[in-house]
Amino acid sequence: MISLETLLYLIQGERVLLILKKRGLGKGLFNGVGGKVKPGETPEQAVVREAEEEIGVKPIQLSWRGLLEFWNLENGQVESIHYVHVYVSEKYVGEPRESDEAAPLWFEKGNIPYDRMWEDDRLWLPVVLDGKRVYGKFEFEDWKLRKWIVYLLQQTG
Ligand SMILES: Nc1ncnc2c1[nH]c(=O)n2[C@H]1C[C@H](O)[C@@H](COP(=O)(O)OP(=O)(O)OP(=O)(O)O)O1
Repeated sequence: MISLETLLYLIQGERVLLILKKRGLGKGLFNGVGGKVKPGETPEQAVVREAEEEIGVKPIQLSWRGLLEFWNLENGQVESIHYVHVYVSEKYVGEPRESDEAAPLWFEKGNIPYDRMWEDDRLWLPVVLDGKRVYGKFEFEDWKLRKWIVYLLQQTG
């Protein structure tokens, strides 16, 4: 399975909004808002829809912060590949609220709960929260991170 997905981090000053995922892939972990891009959607449209579904807010200004590849292997075979566009937003409409998918919680940028997140997050999220753009490729074998590369992308404007 190859899927196109999104991740969004809402920012308020020195705080970032994470969700505690209540179901599906990554259940029990903190993450950004996001999910799969549906047929006919752009990644931007998908991430706005996911924010409305998961926490009831509508981002009104998105800043693209990078592309991540997650390769999941089981017993040496590639089971799934996820291409994930990453965004941050400092402007949105609505107040974050809990849904059946996610419980939102604000964290100080210097106090992100990396021990309760995907193993790769500590390798690239600090860069994104520092205002930069990244490309990363992460290979998981039986859900453990085995190999990775992370590049800083050049700022073009
Ligand atoms: N390592 C890894 N593999 C796969 N996916 C991820 C990671 N790290 C991550 O942060 N993610 C992200 C990418 C996506 O935002 C989500 C997965 O989305 P998912 O819950 O499968 O998508 P939805 O569209 O919300 O799910 P369903 O509606 O199909 O239940 O994890």
